[in-house]
Amino acid sequence: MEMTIMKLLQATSLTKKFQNKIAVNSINLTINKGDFVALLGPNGAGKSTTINMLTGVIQPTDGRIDFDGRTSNNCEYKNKIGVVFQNSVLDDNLSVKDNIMARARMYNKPTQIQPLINKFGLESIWKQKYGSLSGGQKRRVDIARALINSPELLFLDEPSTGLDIQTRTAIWNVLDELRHNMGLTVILTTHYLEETQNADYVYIIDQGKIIAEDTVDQLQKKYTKNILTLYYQNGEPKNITVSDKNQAIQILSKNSQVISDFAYRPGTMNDVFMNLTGKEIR
Ligand SMILES: Nc1ncnc2c1ncn2[C@@H]1O[C@H](COP(=O)(O)OP(=O)(O)OP(=O)(O)O)[C@@H](O)[C@H]1O
Repeated sequence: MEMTIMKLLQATSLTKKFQNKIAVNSINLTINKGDFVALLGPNGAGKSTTINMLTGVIQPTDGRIDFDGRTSNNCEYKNKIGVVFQNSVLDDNLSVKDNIMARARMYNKPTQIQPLINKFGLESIWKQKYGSLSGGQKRRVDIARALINSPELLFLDEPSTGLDIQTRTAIWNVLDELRHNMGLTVILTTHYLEETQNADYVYIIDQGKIIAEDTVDQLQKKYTKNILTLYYQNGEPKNITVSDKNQAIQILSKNSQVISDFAYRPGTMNDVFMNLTGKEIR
């Protein structure tokens, strides 16, 4: 079924200068409804500054933000977004329950809390002080809190930093469910390349500029090579660049009589980043 693409948020020539430093340099972003968009870049690239502008925490030096006809300092805009900041904004001395309930009281029509408790497994830590939670537990509470106003667009600023793979997977499962069931749009900043692998669209940012943008498939096509290595029964192994795995299979079947083994290494987002910037992301 062909889905109509609906533009949800557009940032044009977005720029932020701090004194003499240009943290974000005239970037353009288009976020379509229901998409999972990743903003990928190394430390200091300008990811948080971008998110802070898009969420109305700081004002851009230049450029425009348009979300369904509204701009970022409009209060209706703020009602439509949820934000999980890099550093939590919850009160360490309050229980999970009191933190969540205090947030719910800020909205006229908060979402039902119980489904969030269930989804994020908050039952067993509900009465515990937020400050005493583990990193992964805190993140689950942070995300639940950001969803209380039933946002259309959820911003996550490096939500997985320091979390173990189980917690990351659990969080991603919940977010995927929300995307599919409620059409939630998600913008994520990350320096974990593997987190971009499931994104619908990726912006790669370095030194305040978007240096590449596309779907994961296209980025890998444009900026990486798939390498097929043939190990011969007699002679040196040979590396061949192939366009895709089908071409690899063709070559393998043609050579099946003479090879003893093979290896296929498809291009990765790490190669994309390496090829664009000449450096590893971490
Ligand atoms: N308030 C500020 N005053 C001066 N410079 C700032 C300010 N905030 C950010 N910067 C600078 O702007 C640049 C971009 O920072 P930003 O926090 O947006 O990067 P980031 O991509 O989020 O990095 P990280 O992955 O480390 O969080 C950095 O060089 C940073 O030092």
